[in-house]
Amino acid sequence: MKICTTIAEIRAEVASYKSADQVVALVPTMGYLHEGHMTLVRRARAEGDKVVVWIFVNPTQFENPDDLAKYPRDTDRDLALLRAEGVDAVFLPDVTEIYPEGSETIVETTKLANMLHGAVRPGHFRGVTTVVTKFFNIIQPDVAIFGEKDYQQLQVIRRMVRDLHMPIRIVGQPTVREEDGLAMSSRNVRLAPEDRQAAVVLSQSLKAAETVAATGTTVGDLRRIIAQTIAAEPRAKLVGCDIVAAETLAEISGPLTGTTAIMISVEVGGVMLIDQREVTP
Ligand SMILES: Nc1ncnc2c1ncn2[C@@H]1O[C@H](COP(=O)(O)OP(=O)(O)OP(=O)(O)O)[C@@H](O)[C@H]1O
Ligand SMILES: CC(C)(CO)[C@@H](O)C(=O)[O-]
Ligand code: BAL
Repeated sequence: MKICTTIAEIRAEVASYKSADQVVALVPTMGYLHEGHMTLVRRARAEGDKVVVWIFVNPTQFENPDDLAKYPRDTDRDLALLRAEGVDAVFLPDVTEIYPEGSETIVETTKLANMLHGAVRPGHFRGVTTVVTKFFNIIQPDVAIFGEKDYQQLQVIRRMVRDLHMPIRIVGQPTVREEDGLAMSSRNVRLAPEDRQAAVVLSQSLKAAETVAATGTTVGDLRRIIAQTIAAEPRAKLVGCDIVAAETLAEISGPLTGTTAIMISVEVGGVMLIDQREVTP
């Protein structure tokens, strides 16, 4: 497995794949890898001939400096996991390699980035699209894999690629969960044991909403079910609950008519967790 820390190194590595006509599949991550990331890597293996993973804790998408400082990191362990998975190349640059002094250019999906979860985390999606554009330009993959757990992020990236005519295919991969239903996330490690138990309420609330949606319901009812389920867990605080049309994220109201995305952000013990589910009436 080739480990690259400079733009020149990863460019040379990918150029060698492309000169052999190999399809390059990219998995973007912020490290501290778990089984969710590994399913993205396996999907990349199925979609391409060569698999490249990037590990970069991108400072510009953290609107909260404390969250950035506490973001978990373990590069040695990450590299061992990726080696075991047969990854071809890993790109782990320093912040100054990606944002040299004087960097000022940003990329933003002006509407999608600032609604829903983006309104709760101002500047977050702008940071994501800016760094993803940089890495797409550096690596020039044929296909890139993103998790559905970060549902709005996936739609933001699809919109950016479409609007900027980037010749890259975007693939979404389903959420991998712990046995009790909690979506795997690098941030879960920051949960104290009681908070870890309480965190099951996120997937429980989505499951309850899904069950009711299947028999036909309204957006208002779904919102109430989510709020009631989360409120029953005193350690959890519902920060955001967005119920929108799948993929377009368009606002909806009244009775459910088509596939609907429910995205929730819940604070448990000072850690912000997110989860998502598509439901159909
Ligand atoms: N449980 C999961 N199942 C599938 N994909 C996932 C899962 N968790 C994260 N991903 C995807 O992995 C990619 C990298 O995400 P990231 O490194 O931010 O991990 P994370 O666990 O989501 O961390 P955090 O949410 O704490 O920032 C993203 O495309 C994300 O959607
Ligand atoms: C796409 C990403 C790697 C950009 O920093 C990040 O937002 C993530 O891990 O989902
Ligand atoms: N996976 C989302 C990255 C973030 O929360 O910043």
